[in-house]
Amino acid sequence: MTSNNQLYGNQQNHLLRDWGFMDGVHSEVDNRLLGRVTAVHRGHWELATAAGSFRAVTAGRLGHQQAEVPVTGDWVVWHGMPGHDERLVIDQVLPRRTQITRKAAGTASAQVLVANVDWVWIVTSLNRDWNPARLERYLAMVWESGAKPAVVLSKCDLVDNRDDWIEKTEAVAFGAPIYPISAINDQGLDAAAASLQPGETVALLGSSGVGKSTLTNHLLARDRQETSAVRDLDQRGRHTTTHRELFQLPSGALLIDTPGLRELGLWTGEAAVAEVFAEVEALAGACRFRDCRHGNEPGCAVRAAMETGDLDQRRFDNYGKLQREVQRQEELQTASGRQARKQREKTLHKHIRQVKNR
Ligand SMILES: Nc1nc2c(ncn2[C@@H]2O[C@H](COP(=O)(O)OP(=O)(O)OP(=O)(O)O)[C@@H](O)[C@H]2O)c(=O)[nH]1
Ligand SMILES: [Zn+2]
Repeated sequence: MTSNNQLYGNQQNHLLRDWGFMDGVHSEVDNRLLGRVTAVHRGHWELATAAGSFRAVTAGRLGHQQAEVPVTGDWVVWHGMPGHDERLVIDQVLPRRTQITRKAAGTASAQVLVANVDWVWIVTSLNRDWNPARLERYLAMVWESGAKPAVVLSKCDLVDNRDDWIEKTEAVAFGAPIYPISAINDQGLDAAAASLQPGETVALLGSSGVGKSTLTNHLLARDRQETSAVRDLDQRGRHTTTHRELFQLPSGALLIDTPGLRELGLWTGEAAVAEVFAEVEALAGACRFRDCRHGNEPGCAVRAAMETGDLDQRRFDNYGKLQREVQRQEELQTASGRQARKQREKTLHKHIRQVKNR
């Protein structure tokens, strides 16, 4: 016999599944008290629950700890009376499967942009926005998040040599799927959309103006996110996406549009940087000395590859740059890290003294 409670539970599971809920993942929490953050506004959150979508605020103590502030895509536990209370109250943010973190602009703290996404589509338009170093930076950020990266080459209608751009992108982002698209010619949109499974969440990341909201509109097949051609223009006459919002796509996948990012400081992720530059890592493994700095050491495979042109000098330089950046961040974040830095500086100074005394 099926009890009313069970029926109720099944129906709720179904509604939450439309927002990406996966059975077994949050089984310890009563589904009736579970919700997903679909948008973050100043001072309140938009929450999708099994009873519908409602505004919510956070319980007082939540707001004080940066790490616990709900972001778009978060699964949360809430209380309140949907439809009766003006706002529900978010009590707890559930552990995140994935989270995209950057070093917050102008500060020394981390900012979580979105949570629980399966894919990140790094959107770059052809051809002015395309920048290999920036792509590498995005890729490191995504690998570090736990989500999988793909590259969307937007505005393909603006170039005639589309295949050249794909090839150039492949050389920087190997391993990541590449989707060339044009919203104007309606090219590549179906292929990109078809790559997502129902229940999967994708977040769009990229600079302002690359066409994220336009892509969102096309995938939604309705004008939810306004684009610059339409209205909601800022003083400079441009549209700006001002918050991160989670949408249900007709296919059953979920999509988060985000505002253009200007600053893209890495927070953590030495392993992620290594992942992005796998070929440099592999070469470094073939150097004669294990601790080769790829400077003047004999038997340096990295330098040899640059001399033959097999390895791009630009790529090697950016690899070093990103590696130093995350090392610095990770060291700053731990007390033992501070000691490690001191130790390295000491060794460096010793080295300098030795060189001087030669
Ligand atoms: N030629 C061409 N233009 C496009 C295409 N997609 C978008 N655009 C134009 O690019 C401009 C910016 O598009 P948006 O979708 O607002 O860009 P966005 O990435 O959402 O920008 P932010 O919200 O500021 O982050 C608009 O004028 C669009 O009409 C495309 O496929 N081809
Ligand atoms: Zn070397």
